[in-house]
Amino acid sequence: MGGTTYNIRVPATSANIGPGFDVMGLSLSLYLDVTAHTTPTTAPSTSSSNITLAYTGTNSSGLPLDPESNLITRTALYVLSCLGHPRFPHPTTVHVDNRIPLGRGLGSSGAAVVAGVLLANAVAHLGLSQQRMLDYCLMIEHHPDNVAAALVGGFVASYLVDVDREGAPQSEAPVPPGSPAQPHGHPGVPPENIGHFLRLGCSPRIRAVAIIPQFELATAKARAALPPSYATKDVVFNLQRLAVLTTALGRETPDPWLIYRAMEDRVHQPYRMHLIPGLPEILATFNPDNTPGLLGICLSGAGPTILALAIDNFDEIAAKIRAVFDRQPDGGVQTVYKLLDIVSEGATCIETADED
Ligand SMILES: Nc1ncnc2c1ncn2[C@@H]1O[C@H](COP(=O)(O)OP(=O)(O)O)[C@@H](O)[C@H]1O
Ligand SMILES: N[C@@H](CCOP(=O)(O)O)C(=O)O
Repeated sequence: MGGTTYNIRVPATSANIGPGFDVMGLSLSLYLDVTAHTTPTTAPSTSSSNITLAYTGTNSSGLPLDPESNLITRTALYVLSCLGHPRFPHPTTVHVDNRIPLGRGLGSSGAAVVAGVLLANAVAHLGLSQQRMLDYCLMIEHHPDNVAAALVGGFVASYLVDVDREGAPQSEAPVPPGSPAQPHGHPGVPPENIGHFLRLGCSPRIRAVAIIPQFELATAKARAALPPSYATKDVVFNLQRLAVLTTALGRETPDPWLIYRAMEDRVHQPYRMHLIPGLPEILATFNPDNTPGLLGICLSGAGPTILALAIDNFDEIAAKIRAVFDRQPDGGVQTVYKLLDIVSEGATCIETADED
């Protein structure tokens, strides 16, 4: 019998989109690709997890290749062990080609977690539903916005069930990616249906201008900057905008000022300003009147990437934002510009049997 190849592709995501902290996510045309190959053999295994791991792509050199430490394979081993498989099929080779920059607010860790769950599902033929896969993702990446958008694609709203009443993971106590594995390597079998999502409309005219500073900001650090509670007026401010945003992006002809105002936020961006030089000026300066084509502007995920949604003049918008980073003190902040599409397809896994 021959071997099998599994091609897993997971999109980058931009979470929050202004007022939707831990709620909204957009999936983007930048990808994490994981190719796994299994070959049935009777030869004895030489490693505890039966897997060899290799990387190419963005910032890949610093990532752990030990399967118990690497976020993709650690997640896969967690899912496998919950379902009675202590290790990967022997032998499994995994090649990761990652194009999502790490620690930039483009959902690299969410994509890695989703890839790990799909990997386990594929190699052990677990037959998990998308809903069940989301449960596993949420036990590792405790906020649902990135993983829901990466899993299902498009413009996605999501929520976690009530933590205290239903035993779901603590959304306010995320386990930082790369943190030591829990006893026996996993946080326990997830309760069922702990995360729920809805795909929303997004006009095909909208594209994403991503300005990516060349420094990393760990999501855990950016979450630690948030206050423990909020004033009622700030919560109402965000709720009003979020309700409008859910529909405004889906209109065939987007209304720039409606969207621009609906992308304002008082829950996370104000508390993260000091971590991203240039962010206050960027948010205060550009609007649909002085920057034609612009619909709205926000911090992507926990940052430091800036996400501008636009329908025209993409390069000009990018140049204006980059110029603000360029003139920051101490030589400016180096940035990379990517013009991305909002992709409607989420994570995929294609299985191919080797030819004999
Ligand atoms: N493809 C990957 N393979 C292994 N680990 C990854 C991968 N992508 C992300 N990670 C882990 O996630 C960390 C970044 O997560 P995080 O701080 O949440 O930033 P991001 O905004 O990019 O999700 C990396 O430093 C690394 O530990
Ligand atoms: N809602 C989260 C989203 C984090 O996204 P990431 O892409 O920065 O991992 C937050 O804002 O903390």
